[in-house]
Amino acid sequence: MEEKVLSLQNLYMSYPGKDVLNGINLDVYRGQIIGYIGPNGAGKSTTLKIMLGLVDGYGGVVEIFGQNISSNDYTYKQKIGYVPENAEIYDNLTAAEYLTFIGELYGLERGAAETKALSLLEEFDMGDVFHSRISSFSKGMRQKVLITSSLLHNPDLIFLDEPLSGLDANSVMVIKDMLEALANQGKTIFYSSHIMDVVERISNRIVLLVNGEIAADGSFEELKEKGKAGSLEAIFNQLTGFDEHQETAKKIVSIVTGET
Ligand SMILES: Nc1ncnc2c1ncn2[C@@H]1O[C@H](COP(=O)(O)OP(=O)(O)OP(=O)(O)O)[C@@H](O)[C@H]1O
Repeated sequence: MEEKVLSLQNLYMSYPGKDVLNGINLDVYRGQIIGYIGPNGAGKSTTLKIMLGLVDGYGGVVEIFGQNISSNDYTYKQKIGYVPENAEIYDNLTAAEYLTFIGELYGLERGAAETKALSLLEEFDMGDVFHSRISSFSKGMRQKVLITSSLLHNPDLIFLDEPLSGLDANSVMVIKDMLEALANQGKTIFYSSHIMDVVERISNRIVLLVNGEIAADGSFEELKEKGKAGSLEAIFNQLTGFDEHQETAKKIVSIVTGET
């Protein structure tokens, strides 16, 4: 029988003057790679932050590994990894200090955390800067540190919010293959991104959020069948009712150049 890892039941969230999530129902099973997509402001990051216990005041039920996350028992967090879209990272620390600290927070022994962090960074071609300050790192290097920090404790459920930002083409290939390999090992991946060709390639299930509601849920093939469009980008345009990109682009250029 399939093992349910995550369950959202009638999830609602509002900020003053704005309903962000309008009743999300979603069951996610072990080994799935969920591509969680939707227009800017649709509520993707909000869903992720609720599941991670970073945002309160929601309505409905969130269960992770069968545990209601509002129960004040935070043990489920030990089995979760998270790569946030915008991360606060301690710039003055070296990669070694930062990653060892994060590893210890997750309960790893100091030496083991440091060894594992170095091994992972070496795979990302960053072994030589292990003892350099994070403030000296490029955007892509910081992103590799973040990805490493989310994996140190061997989590069973991994949330990634636009994880490839700043990564070069070679690193993107490594991460894509790594996510596939992790899912084959039984890890569950919840992947939110705007890079449609990557979502199309790695996800075995795509969930499209529009205005705080699930507008489509299925494999890429199923969505293609439903949308009668070729690529995920075209399906996205179609299901979000957007067909004015050329017109909008022309308007922007005419405003920029001052020609009407
Ligand atoms: N702390 C907050 N206070 C008020 N409104 C918020 C807050 N956080 C998010 N929102 C609003 O909730 C809506 C959904 O935001 P969210 O960040 O979840 O969208 P998203 O789907 O992740 O968008 P993007 O693709 O641009 O990252 C937006 O209208 C945003 O302005």
